[in-house]
Amino acid sequence: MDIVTAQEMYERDQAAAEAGLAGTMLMENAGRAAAYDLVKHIQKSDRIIVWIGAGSNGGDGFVIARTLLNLGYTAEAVQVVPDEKIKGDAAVHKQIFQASGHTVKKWTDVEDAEGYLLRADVSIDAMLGIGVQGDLREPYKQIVQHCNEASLLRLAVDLPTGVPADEGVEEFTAYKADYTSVIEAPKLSAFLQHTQPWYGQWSVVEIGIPSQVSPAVRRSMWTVEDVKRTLPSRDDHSHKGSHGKGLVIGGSLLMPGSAAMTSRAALRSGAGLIAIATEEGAVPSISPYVQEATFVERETMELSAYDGVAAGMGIGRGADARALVHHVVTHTKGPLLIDADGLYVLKDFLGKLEKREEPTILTPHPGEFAHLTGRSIKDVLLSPFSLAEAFARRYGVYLVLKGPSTIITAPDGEQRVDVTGNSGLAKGGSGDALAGILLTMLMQSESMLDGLSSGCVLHGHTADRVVQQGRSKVDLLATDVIEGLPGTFRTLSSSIT
Ligand SMILES: NC(=O)C1=CN([C@@H]2O[C@H](COP(=O)(O)OP(=O)(O)OC[C@H]3O[C@@H](n4cnc5c(N)ncnc54)[C@H](OP(=O)(O)O)[C@@H]3O)[C@@H](O)[C@H]2O)[C@@H](O)CC1
Ligand SMILES: [K+]
Repeated sequence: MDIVTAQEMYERDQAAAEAGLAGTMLMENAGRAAAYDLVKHIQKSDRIIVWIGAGSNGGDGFVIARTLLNLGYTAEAVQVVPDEKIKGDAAVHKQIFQASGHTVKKWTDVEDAEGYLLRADVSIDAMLGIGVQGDLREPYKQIVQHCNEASLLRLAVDLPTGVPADEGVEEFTAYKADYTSVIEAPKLSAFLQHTQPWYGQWSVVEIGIPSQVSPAVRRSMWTVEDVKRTLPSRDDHSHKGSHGKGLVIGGSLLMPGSAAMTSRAALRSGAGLIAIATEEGAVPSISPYVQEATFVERETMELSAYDGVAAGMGIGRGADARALVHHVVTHTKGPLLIDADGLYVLKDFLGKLEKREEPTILTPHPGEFAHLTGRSIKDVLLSPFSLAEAFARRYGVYLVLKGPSTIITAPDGEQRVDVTGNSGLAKGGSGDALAGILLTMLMQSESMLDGLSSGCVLHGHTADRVVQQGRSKVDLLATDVIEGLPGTFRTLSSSIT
């Protein structure tokens, strides 16, 4: 499913119009689709207010109010702006609403806002959508404040009024939705840490824009269904060499667990062979946890003898770690993933990545990405899509920017978003497990972007499954996720089990 900016959404509407789907038709489709989606959250006995704003989002509101009334719900349409503000397609649907025998109420007629809202059970926000610019003006602002304070169910259409569709906007006042019915495609703000909570839960309603006419967007969600569709199959006649021979360069005396978890996660994800290059003193702590792995010495490791290399987890941030990662970056010929401490020390010679011919994969969390880019964490969280794209293009890398919405960017700028996983993953060790899964995926997948995206979903989806099956978000450990992988593979593909 594509993820769009406001501009890309307008281009999509425009393309539909050129294909003959008039704006009023799309509005009818949008309003009806949203109404049928929203009623899943509404009881027949509920009293509903539909707030209608000045633009096309308001136009959707007239269709929604008419549809709800047709279905026998108790709904009032409240226009929050003067009549002359209702124009174009929205005016057509206001006319149809009135011709259907319904009355449009005005917000200015409401004398006692608090008393009025007390009588309602459900509020549907069809005030503003992707057209919002700058902070909310009146009367939107006070209506939003009243709604946010009232104890009612807050539903929204396309996006909650006041929430910007795009990234980069820090300050705004907005309607705090419990649920949002998103029109046609999710907007960037549905995935940003500071805007996503305003949506509440959300899902997308399709409004009939033919995909053939939609301008291509190189940004989409990657889900469990996509993983099922693209997961490499396991041939019955395969041998251990067929599934990838990987090298994990990580761990140290004080941090042996990281290399152990990465290696075990790689093996649990289907890697054929895993070798570990770690500090000699760490071997006794690591080997009992991954008996299947072999060990090699860092001084003599053959970097080009592997189908994939993952480096950096638990190596520390000193001069030795820096020299190690420099050596790895300049001598590894195959695909190379760098994580954790490796990213920290990489900062000084990022330019070396541009010279690599085989794929390089960097897997930072926002703090590590801020360090790599010299930006603040706040900047990274405000504009992760554009910063990730610029970085991936500049250094020619695949960038896995981790978070509640993980953004996977290819060197050509194509982006995927994985929203699986839960707060139980916000813990030491999660990144190590993910790095191991990704190491296997990068060795086995025909498309690097598909493989990395699937690796992220495998990790997050497994965390979700393990929590559903008895662990909680409080006690979930990275090792639980690794040991949950077999269950995930079992549910994903019959060709595997
Ligand atoms: N064919 C289509 O396009 C389809 C579109 N669809 C729907 O339309 C929505 C997009 O419609 P849109 O472009 O009319 O924008 P929308 O969000 O309704 O707001 C526009 C109004 O906002 C006002 N305004 C702006 N900023 C403000 C502020 N800070 N504070 C106060 N007011 C502010 C601005 O007023 P002005 O500044 O002009 O006075 C203008 O009147 C989209 O989200 C989807 O729901 C679907 O029906 C499918 C077909
Ligand atoms: K809205």
